[in-house]
Amino acid sequence: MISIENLSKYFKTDKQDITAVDDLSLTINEGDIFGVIGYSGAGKSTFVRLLNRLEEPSEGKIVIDDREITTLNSKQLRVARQDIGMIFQHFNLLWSRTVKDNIAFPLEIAGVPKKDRETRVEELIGLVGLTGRENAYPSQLSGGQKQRVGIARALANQPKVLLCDEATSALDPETTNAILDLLVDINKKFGLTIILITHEMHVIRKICKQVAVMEKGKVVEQGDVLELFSRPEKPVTKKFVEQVMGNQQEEDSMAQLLQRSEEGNIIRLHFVGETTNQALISQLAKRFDVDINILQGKITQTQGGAYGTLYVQINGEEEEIQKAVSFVLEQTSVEVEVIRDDG
Ligand SMILES: Nc1ncnc2c1ncn2[C@@H]1O[C@H](COP(=O)(O)OP(=O)(O)OP(=O)(O)O)[C@@H](O)[C@H]1O
Repeated sequence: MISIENLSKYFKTDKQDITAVDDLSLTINEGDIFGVIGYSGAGKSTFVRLLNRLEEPSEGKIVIDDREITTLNSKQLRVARQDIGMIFQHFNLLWSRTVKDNIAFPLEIAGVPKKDRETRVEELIGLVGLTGRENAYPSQLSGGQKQRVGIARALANQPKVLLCDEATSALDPETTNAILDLLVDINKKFGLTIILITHEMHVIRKICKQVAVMEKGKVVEQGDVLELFSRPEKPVTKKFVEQVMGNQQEEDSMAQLLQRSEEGNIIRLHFVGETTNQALISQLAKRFDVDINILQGKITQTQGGAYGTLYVQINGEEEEIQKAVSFVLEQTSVEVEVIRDDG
């Protein structure tokens, strides 16, 4: 769907030359929610703005849906941009226009007749959950509602791609979650390809399947979100994973853990993309004659399923424990490691 080859952007200022995006190549599949994560100054905003040429590339090639964006003249670019919606951290709404007139704006520019515009605006208002607020002005809306207007406006011309530039960074955690849920919903409903840039790993965790980590204008690591959680290689990626999973070293060491619970079997359950969604611990306790005590752990949900580790103490007859462990191995994708076998 999107192919980016050797993309670079240089800025010249009085004091210095800056390479904001440095020879970046990426492929993004149709219907993906693709995350780009990096710290401030990594070049994320510049990168995403190059995709619709809000920023002119210095070098490189961008192809979106078989159309080479980088060679279009300004008239062709205006048409191509109707297929590329964008939402922003600070919403970029027109303050003198109501919700409905903000959403109608791109339709006016595209020359959609008034009657069709009204029908489409109504549809969009329902889609983003703003029914009843049609005639409000942006100043009368909460941050979450403003971003809903931004999303509706971005979707007005039925784009194939949606670019999200730190779209939830100005929102509180609860509103962030609601907006991310809306993006997932739209992605599923319309098969829209979403590229989302952020400095927050929990945003990536919650909605992306694929992620690229940016540092100093380059993609330093890239892949499936679950894989990156499991095997982060670069220090910057490890730090982002810690944002969600915490710092392993800060948790009790295995020696302390074993010391604290002096007897009993201890097993480690490692979840990588477990999607069966069963209440694993209570299932074990119900199906087998065992007692389970959770010692330590952290599990988080990703688009690819649950990720994380639980250390549990499991007590009972040896045979029952064996059956419980076999159940986990055979019926789920959770990995089991026996840390201490007391049998
Ligand atoms: N118009 C510009 N003129 C000069 N330098 C720029 C311009 N836009 C961006 N830069 C520089 O390019 C680099 C990358 O900036 P960019 O905004 O893309 O990073 P970012 O990862 O999005 O960070 P942030 O989240 O803080 O915006 C920075 O060093 C920035 O100062």
